[in-house]
Amino acid sequence: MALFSRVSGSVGLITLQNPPVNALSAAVRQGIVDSVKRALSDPEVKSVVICGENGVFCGGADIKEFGGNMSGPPLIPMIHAIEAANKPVVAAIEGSALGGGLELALGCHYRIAHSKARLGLPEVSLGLLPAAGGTQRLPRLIGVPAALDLITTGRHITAAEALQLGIVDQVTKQSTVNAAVNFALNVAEKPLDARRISTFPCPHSSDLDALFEEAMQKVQKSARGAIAPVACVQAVRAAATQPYNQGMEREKELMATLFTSGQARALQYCFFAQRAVGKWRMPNGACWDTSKPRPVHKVAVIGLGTMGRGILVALAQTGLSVVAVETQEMQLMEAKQAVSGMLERGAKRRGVVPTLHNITYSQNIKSVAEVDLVIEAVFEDMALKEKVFQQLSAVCKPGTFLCTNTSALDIDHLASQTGNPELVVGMHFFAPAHVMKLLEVVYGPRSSPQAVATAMHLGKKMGKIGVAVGNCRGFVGNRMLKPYIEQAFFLLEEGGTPEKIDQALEEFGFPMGVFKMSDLSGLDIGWRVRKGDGLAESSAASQQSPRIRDGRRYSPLGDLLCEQGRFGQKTGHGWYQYDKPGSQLARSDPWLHSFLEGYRAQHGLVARRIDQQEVLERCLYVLINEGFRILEDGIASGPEDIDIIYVFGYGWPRHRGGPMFYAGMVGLAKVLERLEHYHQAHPDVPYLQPCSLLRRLVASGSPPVNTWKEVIKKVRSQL
Ligand SMILES: CCCCCCCCCCCCC/C=C/C(=O)SCCNC(=O)CCNC(=O)[C@H](O)C(C)(C)COP(=O)(O)OP(=O)(O)OC[C@H]1O[C@@H](n2cnc3c(N)ncnc32)[C@H](O)[C@@H]1OP(=O)(O)O
Repeated sequence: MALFSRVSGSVGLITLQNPPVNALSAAVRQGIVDSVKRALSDPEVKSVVICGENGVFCGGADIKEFGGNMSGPPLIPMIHAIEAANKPVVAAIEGSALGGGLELALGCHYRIAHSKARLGLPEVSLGLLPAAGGTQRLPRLIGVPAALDLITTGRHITAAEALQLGIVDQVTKQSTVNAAVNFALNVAEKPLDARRISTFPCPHSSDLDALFEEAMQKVQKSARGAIAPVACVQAVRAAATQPYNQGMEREKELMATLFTSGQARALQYCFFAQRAVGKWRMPNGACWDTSKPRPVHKVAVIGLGTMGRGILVALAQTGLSVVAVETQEMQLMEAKQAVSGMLERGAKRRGVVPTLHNITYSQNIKSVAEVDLVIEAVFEDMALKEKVFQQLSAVCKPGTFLCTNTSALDIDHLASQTGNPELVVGMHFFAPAHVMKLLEVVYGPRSSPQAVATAMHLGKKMGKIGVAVGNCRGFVGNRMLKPYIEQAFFLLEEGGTPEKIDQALEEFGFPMGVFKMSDLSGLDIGWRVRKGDGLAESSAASQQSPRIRDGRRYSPLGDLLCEQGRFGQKTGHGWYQYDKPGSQLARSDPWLHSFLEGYRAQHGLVARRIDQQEVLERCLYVLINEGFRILEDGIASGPEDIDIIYVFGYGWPRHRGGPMFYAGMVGLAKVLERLEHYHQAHPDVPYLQPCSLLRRLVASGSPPVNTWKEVIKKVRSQL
């Protein structure tokens, strides 16, 4: 709702009240409409201030309403009525003015912002556009290029930038409402014609066609296949080329297409899923609101390879005091230099002072004795990690949390190396660790809820999206990746090429196909794991058929490439060729194609044409199938956890909502039917065998993804 009061004698104060972000729900819109009417009809009121309760102006339209029947007064006429008012209306912006919240403010005649406020039109990230006049008013106020930038990226800007762009009229460090009320008193009798943004001409640049062409290319490149950024460009173009009313018609038309699209549903699902994963729950019932994190003041990072350096940078940027331990002198010197450079560049970008002084470097593990939490980031080798954990257990003060940055190793086994296994959790960062948002927080059977809460809390402080998951080989992300990569290898054997398979995945929306990704991360990583598992023995040494392991189909293609020293980008050759080692531009490699032909001939395989649909179905449905197994096993507590892991850690296109949401969009029955089909064709590939949870969900009518948790609970209780 919205509360009306009269302050300072003649100012009508309208306060939006809808905690926590004063979203424009039907009740709030009704409250604003009623309050504006009251203010305009009250002769004592000479000017009006609109503000939000609890230090937040407005987080925009109520996203929860989008899925249901939209009732209450519509936003557009409400904003028009404010703009048309014959008394000045001032927006007092504290906290956030986002989406519909900023559009409401743009309908006001003046805008005063607190210096810490954030403003933006983030609708594009929800698969929408600012359809309450935002695409028409903002370009008229700040010009086409700046408006295009804000509307197509959805980025939040500071009050200082908003002032510089001309979005706000004044920035204050004091009480924003007091400043706005004083401002409203001053402008009470002033003419308003020049303050109604919808009447402004749109500032024209010299070559509009080139400007929009460039903007269109940019959004098509950065958001492969996403429709909202394209619609945003089209709507701003209407502002630049048409009168306001026609532009509003175009905005409405484009919004109608977006509003009911699958992409908007997927992106809005992601918005809520991202928040849901913060409300973690362990199988024993311990959860985020009953388990409080322990304060962490001092942290240590052990091992300053690539991952350790990234983790160190992310930690130092939080302002925490960090002890960085690297036993190899040379590596320590290099790391020191690299980390300082990363911190300096990051600070320059953000316009802050680099936090170099927070870090103490050491070659001695004993220097972690006084820290509250350790993140071990040594080489991915169990024997080495065991040793480090034994040492940590001996040198750390009692109660220190011991975290391991591992992408697959057994957390419980490492915990067993310590005197206090309840203090041990996994913190699986993604490379580069100071950039990538995802953090898998992995609890073993003995990890305490407090250890999980502390790791999740620290992750949040580091700017990460933490997802708490159970302990199993590869946890959630890498466990699902294994069958996906395996299918890609099989497709190569059957007639595919890295180029065609990657193209199908990239057109689906991944920034990189599976083979380009493998070249980037290094083929030797998987090779080492397969060797450790006894899979990648060279065929000469092995007694088994090169294409079968333990009765299951196996493709040795990756191993054969590694045997040739083809490790990907770093060696200049992998699934593609590169100009030189370390270069990034992948080019098709004739050697690889003749190698594949020779391999097929050697194993009596006849290449067939594999279409895009088969690539997607086999690679993605097998990954989804493993996702269902993960849910069934209780490794992830709900589909949201898996989807957020894939969107933020593995490049799954956000506008497709994550693998589990996508399965729901495709139709669970269809996914099941295709898995059955492929499993029949490849009975020696267990990953293709549909998981029983998927069967049960289909049998119970394929309920929507947000209700799966209930079905899963029942399935688990029956198992
Ligand atoms: C048939 C065709 C018809 C077509 C016609 C359609 C007509 C429709 C016309 C309508 C035109 C609409 C145009 C405007 C659209 C919009 O405004 S869309 C919304 C845009 N706003 C946003 O994207 C902002 C989203 N929120 C945030 O970014 C952050 O929440 C925040 C405001 C910056 C605050 O961050 P923080 O303090 O970290 O809190 P959070 O944890 O993120 O959020 C707290 C809780 O609040 C919930 N929430 C936040 N924003 C909204 C919202 N806009 N609506 C609903 N709920 C919101 C969030 O989910 C959290 O909830 P809990 O997890 O339950 O606590």
